[in-house]
Amino acid sequence: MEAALNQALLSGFGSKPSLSSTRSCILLHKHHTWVSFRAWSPLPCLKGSSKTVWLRCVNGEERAQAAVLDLEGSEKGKLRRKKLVVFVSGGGSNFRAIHEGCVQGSVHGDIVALVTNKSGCGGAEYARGSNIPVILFPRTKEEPEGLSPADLVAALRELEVDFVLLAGYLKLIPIELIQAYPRSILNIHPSLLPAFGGKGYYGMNVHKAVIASGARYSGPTVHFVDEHYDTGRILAQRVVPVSVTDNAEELAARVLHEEHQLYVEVTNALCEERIIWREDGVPLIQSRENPKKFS
Ligand SMILES: Nc1nc2c(c(=O)[nH]1)N[C@@H](CN(C=O)c1ccc(C(=O)N[C@@H](CCC(=O)O)C(=O)O)cc1)CN2
Ligand SMILES: NCC(=O)N[C@@H]1O[C@H](COP(=O)([O-])[O-])[C@@H](O)[C@H]1O
Repeated sequence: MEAALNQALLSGFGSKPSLSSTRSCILLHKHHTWVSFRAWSPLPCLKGSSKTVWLRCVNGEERAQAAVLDLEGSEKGKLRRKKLVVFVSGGGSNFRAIHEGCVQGSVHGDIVALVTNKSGCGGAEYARGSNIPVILFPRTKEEPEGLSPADLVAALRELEVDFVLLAGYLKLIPIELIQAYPRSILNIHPSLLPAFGGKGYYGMNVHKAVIASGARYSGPTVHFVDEHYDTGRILAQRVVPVSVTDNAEELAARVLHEEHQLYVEVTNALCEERIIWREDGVPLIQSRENPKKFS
């Protein structure tokens, strides 16, 4: 394999890049000739171009997929638009912000369904008005039409959902869904996790707790979802000041404004396949403008 890679490299890039580690993979495609390798690492800029060539494993197998990540240009056009499902329990302003992003082009994806435990909530009303299918989950006394976890997973598979976004959903996501969508479920929480998270910390309860604590800063957190409330890997945060005169409603409004922007940006990064996982398991977002930059 090494010889083939060297040959592909030399023919493709004019000089053999230095490998960052024995685990680093190698190469890339010149004339769509793919080679297999294990991990990925940044490769030096292409000869005479400002682009950086990145390689990464696909689905953890010994297959390599590489692309010249100038998402401004041809690469984004080649990336498949991702299929999204959003879970809400209330007004759905984050859901609306993401939907608007999909329609206006700031999110490289499409919302294929809304999931809610409250069929009459504002998010469900907006979905119906936008011709987005509404799925009830879970099955409860109040919502006897709701799906079981297994039926929900089957419905999302049928819709070919790529990513699941929680946005003000107030029920625990079951292990069946967590296992069906590894590293593919995000949640937005209205505090700087790990502070002010967990069971009981939702909506205004969060902002009241922040103010009562005397914290001088707060802000939204977007994190991957695991089987517990708010303990999944943190992906992105924004900071807002907490005024000593703030009430919970004033703080909530300030945080919510940042949520809308943050969730749209993070969702687009997900759709553009710019989330990468550090060796210690921390997820990072690769910059659109400069693929060498991560946050
Ligand atoms: N498996 C997971 N499920 C969910 C997560 C998660 O991280 N892992 N995040 C929540 C959203 N959330 C915070 O971001 C959250 C929502 C609700 C609660 C909570 O205490 N709920 C109450 C019920 C409230 C109600 O029904 O009105 C409870 O469970 O007693 C905490 C955190 C979404 N799901
Ligand atoms: N712990 C979960 C939680 O509190 N989520 C919060 O519920 C609100 C939903 O607003 P929206 O329905 O207008 O998007 C948002 O502030 C979100 O962070």
